[in-house]
Amino acid sequence: MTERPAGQESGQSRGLAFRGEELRKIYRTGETEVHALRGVDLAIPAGEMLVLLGPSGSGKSTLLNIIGGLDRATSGRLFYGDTDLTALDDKALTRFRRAEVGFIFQFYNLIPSLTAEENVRLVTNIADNPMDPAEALALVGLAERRDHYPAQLSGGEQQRVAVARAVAKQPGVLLCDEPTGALDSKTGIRVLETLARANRELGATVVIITHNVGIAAMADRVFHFLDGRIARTEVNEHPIAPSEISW
Ligand SMILES: Nc1ncnc2c1ncn2[C@@H]1O[C@H](COP(=O)(O)OP(=O)(O)OP(=O)(O)O)[C@@H](O)[C@H]1O
Repeated sequence: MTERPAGQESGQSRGLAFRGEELRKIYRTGETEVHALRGVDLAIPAGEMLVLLGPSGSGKSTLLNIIGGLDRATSGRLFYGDTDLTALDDKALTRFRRAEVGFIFQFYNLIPSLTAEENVRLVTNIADNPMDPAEALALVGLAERRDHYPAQLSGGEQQRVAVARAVAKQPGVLLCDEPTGALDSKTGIRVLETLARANRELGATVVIITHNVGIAAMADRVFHFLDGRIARTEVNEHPIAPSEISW
């Protein structure tokens, strides 16, 4: 891996999915202020697989929520391609999120009364340029299970349905917060394989938060968070396949 100072890239400004400057986030609750991001500069090249590592409370989820348009920075600027996300009003930010961002969380958040395919269809029904739900389920290896309900699927299979649901609208970015946190190594690796496939075959930029350091070896790039900052960026010249990860 090559080390670069945090956020410093090689002069590249085109081909970036995200560019952030001096991003700060302060949560205020009554008298208490929490400085969750303390001036983050970042550049995330389009089409890359990025892993965010760092101790609990270091700001990873806060950043993920901001780049996904679920929340706003307190100050600083954030661009998605040429679009200044920090300048968008709430309606436009929601449009960005709907069109461009697929989210995957630790707990799969499927609707229990709907089949796998119906869960995916919820998204494709309102997307501009969706895949066929069956195609999305095939991408995650669950074509045969389309008529099954979440309760009839294992945790790993439910997470793969959640990946199918996220990729089915063909988003530019997939943002994953602890996607394998509830899974054992074998099923976790299958979920990571579906993310790698979405990255490779659909060209989606994929960002994964994890506490599992082994997963960083499949990334093109790793941001190491510490105390609300990106303390270090690693560029991995030779990412490995998920099946080779030591869990
Ligand atoms: N809604 C909120 N209100 C107040 N403080 C918050 C809120 N969300 C997060 N924080 C605080 O901001 C800091 C950063 O939290 P964040 O969830 O981004 O960290 P993280 O690196 O993702 O941690 P973890 O690995 O445990 O998920 C923490 O101190 C957290 O308690």
